[in-house]
Amino acid sequence: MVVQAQEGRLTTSPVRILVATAVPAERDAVAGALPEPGGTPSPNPRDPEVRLPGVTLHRHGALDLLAAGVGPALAAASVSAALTAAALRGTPYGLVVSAGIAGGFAPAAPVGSLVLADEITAADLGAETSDGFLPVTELGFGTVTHRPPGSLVREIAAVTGAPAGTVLTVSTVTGTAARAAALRQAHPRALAEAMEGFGVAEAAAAHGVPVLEIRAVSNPVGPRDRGAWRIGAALAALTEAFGKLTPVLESWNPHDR
Ligand SMILES: O=C(O)c1cccc(C(=O)CC[C@H]2O[C@@H](n3cnc4c(=O)[nH]cnc43)[C@H](O)[C@@H]2O)c1
Repeated sequence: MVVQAQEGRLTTSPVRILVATAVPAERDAVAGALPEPGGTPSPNPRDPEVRLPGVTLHRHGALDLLAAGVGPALAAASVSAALTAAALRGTPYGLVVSAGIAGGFAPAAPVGSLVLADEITAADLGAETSDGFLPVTELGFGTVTHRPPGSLVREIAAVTGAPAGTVLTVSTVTGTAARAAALRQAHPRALAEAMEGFGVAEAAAAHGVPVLEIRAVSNPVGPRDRGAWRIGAALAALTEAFGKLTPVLESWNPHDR
């Protein structure tokens, strides 16, 4: 909710929210918890879809859903296109949410559970050296972690029951016990790994928009075992989570960081 002064009066308008998933199945799982497509504000309030370069927005009330692609680079490019288009239309987003399925670190994040990021961290952005991995920040560049607004993380953790911790972004899905152990050692607060959160967060940060990441666990992080995937259960958990957290997102005041 945004409070504005208009003609001497205080008015409120809902914050516009962009939810970026990787693939259409995740986007549709989020949509399953929302009102029918459409809603305002929109250039054409009856138009439930808006085509942008490379991506299509699906509008559901205050939430616009975007299947932004797999991996941090495509997710960043797609979210950046949506943020720029909204800003140019004069209806900027007030919050970006990265949502989808993820690998969970046992025992904190079992398959079918939900996790919430209080830190969104790029786990493999840096340089390998004979003394180990150096994050890009130690090479003198950029950032490797974005932090969602604490008030929002606390409220969403309370309504969903999801634990809050670090959600890692990787460009390569972990497939061995050794890599899982190395990630765990480097990031003791890690609950899950996925492939888009950091890219979404970089795009949001470039526009000065806060970011959130919420993930439903489809598989354990560890030795590759496609038989252990439970994508249906994770998508169902995502729908259930958005049923609970959407009212919190819609009433969130961006000044409460
Ligand atoms: O082929 C494999 O062994 C394999 C294992 C896990 C995930 C994949 C994917 O291609 C899914 C990538 C997609 O889903 C998210 N995701 C889900 N689980 C994980 C994971 O364990 N590690 C990283 N990403 C995961 C991710 O955000 C992508 O959108 C293949």
